[in-house]
Amino acid sequence: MRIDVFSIFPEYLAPLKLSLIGKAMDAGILSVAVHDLREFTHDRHRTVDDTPYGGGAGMVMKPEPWAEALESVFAESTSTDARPVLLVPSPAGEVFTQAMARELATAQHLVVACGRYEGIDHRVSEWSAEHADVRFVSIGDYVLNGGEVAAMVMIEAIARLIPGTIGNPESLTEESHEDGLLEYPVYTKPASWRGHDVPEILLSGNHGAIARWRRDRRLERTRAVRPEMLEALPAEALDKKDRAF
Ligand SMILES: N#Cc1ccccc1Cn1ccc2ccc(-c3cc(N)[nH]n3)cc21
Repeated sequence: MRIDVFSIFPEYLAPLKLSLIGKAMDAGILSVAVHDLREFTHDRHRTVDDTPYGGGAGMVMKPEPWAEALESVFAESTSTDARPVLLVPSPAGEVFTQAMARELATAQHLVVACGRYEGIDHRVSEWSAEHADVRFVSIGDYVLNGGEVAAMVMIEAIARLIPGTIGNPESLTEESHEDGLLEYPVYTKPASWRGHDVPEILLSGNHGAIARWRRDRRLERTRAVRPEMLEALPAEALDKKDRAF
């Protein structure tokens, strides 16, 4: 997978080079390029914003720098490849979910447009739709100052699902949101710590009983913290014992 990120603060995306994403890049599983939008301006002040038509507070990002920036990478998605996916972080987008991360992890080329100010001139997304599949994406019901943090969140959630990125693919199967339930509590050594003991069952070696205990904890936690997730599960996903929670 290739990911191109555009921002007026490219250094915001520097942490992507760390940890798993960095390893995936080194292994050639993933390429992430971060581009400075101001490289696509031509005036002395490298202007990327202007006042909004219709009035109102703040500034809006000009369309031309974005179009020149995006077409510099759209063109590299050769005609034989699938169209790139353009992700536009926005408070007005569809909410990013694990299911969306799974879907996007199958894309060949992701382009992320990190806006600032009051957003990007809407015509950029209209123009982009001729060249890419455009998705406005929100990472939650709160307002950020720009798209960079949202881009980091989405790239990490997507990249870790690319085969070969995460060390142990099994650890992906029982994660929160992966199968509709929150994950179970985890413990490690020492078995007794500051008066708090690891649940006995986890020391028993009885793998069947441990699996049941973990399932029960997932149901209990989901019921307590995110009951709507349980309601959304298909009937066949819960067996008789599960319904006790
Ligand atoms: N647009 C806009 C906008 C509109 C109103 C107020 C502030 C902003 C700032 N902003 C500029 C770019 C941009 C990108 C993503 C978010 C964003 C995503 C989530 N989930 N929250 N906020 C905000 C962004």
